[in-house]
Amino acid sequence: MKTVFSYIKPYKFPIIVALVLMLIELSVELLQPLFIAKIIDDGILNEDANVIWTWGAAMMGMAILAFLSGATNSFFASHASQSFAYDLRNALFTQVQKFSMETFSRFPAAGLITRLTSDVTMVQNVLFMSLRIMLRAPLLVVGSIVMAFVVDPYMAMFLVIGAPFLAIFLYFMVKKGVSYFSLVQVRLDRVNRVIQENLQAVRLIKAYLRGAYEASRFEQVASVLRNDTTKALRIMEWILPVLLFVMNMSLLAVIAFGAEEIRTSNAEIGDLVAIVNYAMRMTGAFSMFAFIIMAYSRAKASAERMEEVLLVNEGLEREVTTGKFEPIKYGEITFENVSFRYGNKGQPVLREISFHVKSGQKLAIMGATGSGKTTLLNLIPRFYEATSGSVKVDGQDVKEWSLESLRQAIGLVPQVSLLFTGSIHENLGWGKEEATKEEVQAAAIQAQIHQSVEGFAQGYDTLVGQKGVNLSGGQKQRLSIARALVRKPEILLLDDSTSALDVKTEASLWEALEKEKATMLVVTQKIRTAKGADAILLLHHGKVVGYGSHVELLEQSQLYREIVASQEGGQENA
Ligand SMILES: Nc1ncnc2c1ncn2[C@@H]1O[C@H](COP(=O)(O)OP(=O)(O)OP(=O)(O)O)[C@@H](O)[C@H]1O
Repeated sequence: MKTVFSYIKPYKFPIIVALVLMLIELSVELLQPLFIAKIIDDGILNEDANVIWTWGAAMMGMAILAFLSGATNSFFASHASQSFAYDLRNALFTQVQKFSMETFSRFPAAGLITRLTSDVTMVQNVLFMSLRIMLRAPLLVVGSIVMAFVVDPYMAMFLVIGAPFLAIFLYFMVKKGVSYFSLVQVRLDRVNRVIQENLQAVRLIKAYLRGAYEASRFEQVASVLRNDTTKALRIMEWILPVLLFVMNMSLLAVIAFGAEEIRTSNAEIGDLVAIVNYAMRMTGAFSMFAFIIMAYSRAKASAERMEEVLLVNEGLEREVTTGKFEPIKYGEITFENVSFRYGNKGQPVLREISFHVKSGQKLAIMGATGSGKTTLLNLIPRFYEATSGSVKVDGQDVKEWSLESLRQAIGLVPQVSLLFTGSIHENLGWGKEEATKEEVQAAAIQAQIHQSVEGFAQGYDTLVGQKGVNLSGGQKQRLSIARALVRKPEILLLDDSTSALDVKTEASLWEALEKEKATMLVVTQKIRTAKGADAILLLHHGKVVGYGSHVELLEQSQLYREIVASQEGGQENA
């Protein structure tokens, strides 16, 4: 809770103002029974109209004061709680940006979404309620007890007799509530995950006629959420009846013993009325308690989940160097005996890989699916670090370049094209701040997508995605390549990024990319593409099993010959 609540600090002022206003409202509430007692004892019983009018007017004045305090309190409470939630959400988001790829695999996307939305809202609501009503309840209870003792200590004693029992009972309820509500949030994560997966795979679900199956999968997780939430609420439902029972018993004791006190003239009727009034206010406050404890337990569970994210320390991307920006000039890439495995356990995915790509050269990487091609590319921008050996750019280990220098020099085109909500221009300029119209268009021409974009009614202003044009796989791939080219990178990493292009378009693309000065690492399954590279690296189960030009590999590698034969019917061997 500590880390989450440290975000409250900047809002000390509005919080203090809100609390002071709430105290004014509360004091008025606590003074009212005293005034009523005064009116009854000195006004009604003594038949003194003056007392009735004077104290009545005072009560009216206080009520107006309470009203104004309440309204202003609301203003400060919402300002503080909304700003706190805004900061907290931003802090969480910023922290998530720093996550290493390994940490991302520990926090599934749906869980992070729930933390950034529902969990933040939960804590925000509790802060608002604390400033508005939550603290009122405990203060009203304590205040009522104090005031009751001021009026008549003997009668007041009966009000507090059940207090120790209630304190123990509430302590256990909060403890139970937190663990139950933590589980509810985990269930909510699962519901979000199913929704997310479902929406991403709409086309697939329709094609496989899996709508009904998906609906039942959703129903399953939704019913677990319902059941666990009901369980948690059921526990909480015990609070109110127990509180009311104890309070009603105390009230009965006050009336029984109070009546005796009045009969023996040890107390006045007004005193009994005032204490009964305090007891009623306490009962009202206790009713609020049930609700408060539930909200508090939920917020505590949410705060703990957010803290899991905020306190991630080891799994963040770290600058191993001083982090000073130095531009990478040549884009030369060297792998020296590089081995890599995901996590601490398991088999190495890459084994003792060594190769060198000179500045401006093109290396094609081939190999069966799962042979480690994407993993190899991932080591260059330091998404993961080599388990042993060294990955070098311009002769310097990637760990010694600042992350900014390294990534500034790289244009990455991932296997699956991802575009953001926005126009085509925005998407292409996304990788380079303030990219000009000319730069964007030049990259689009090079990536062979300019003509298609010009063909859209809105050209480069066309919106991508749900609100705009839905693009074909090949168009998305080319936009993705253009986005990387806009950056004018020293190193271009293309991860099977032309798989959806037709032969002619792909040929034009490679021709256009010939003029690129960048060093290129091209993962491909196509011999046709590999042939155009300066060298081909053949991977098999994470090992280099062939390296050289097309002609050299035809001589050296049986595996390569088999791939060629499978694609070109053995023509190339001739
Ligand atoms: N994040 C990850 N955590 C654990 N293992 C992974 C991870 N990503 C990939 N792997 C494993 O590493 C191996 C190599 O995967 P990689 O994606 O590099 O292969 P690839 O050659 O690019 O395959 P493809 O051609 O199908 O894309 C596979 O066995 C895969 O299961």
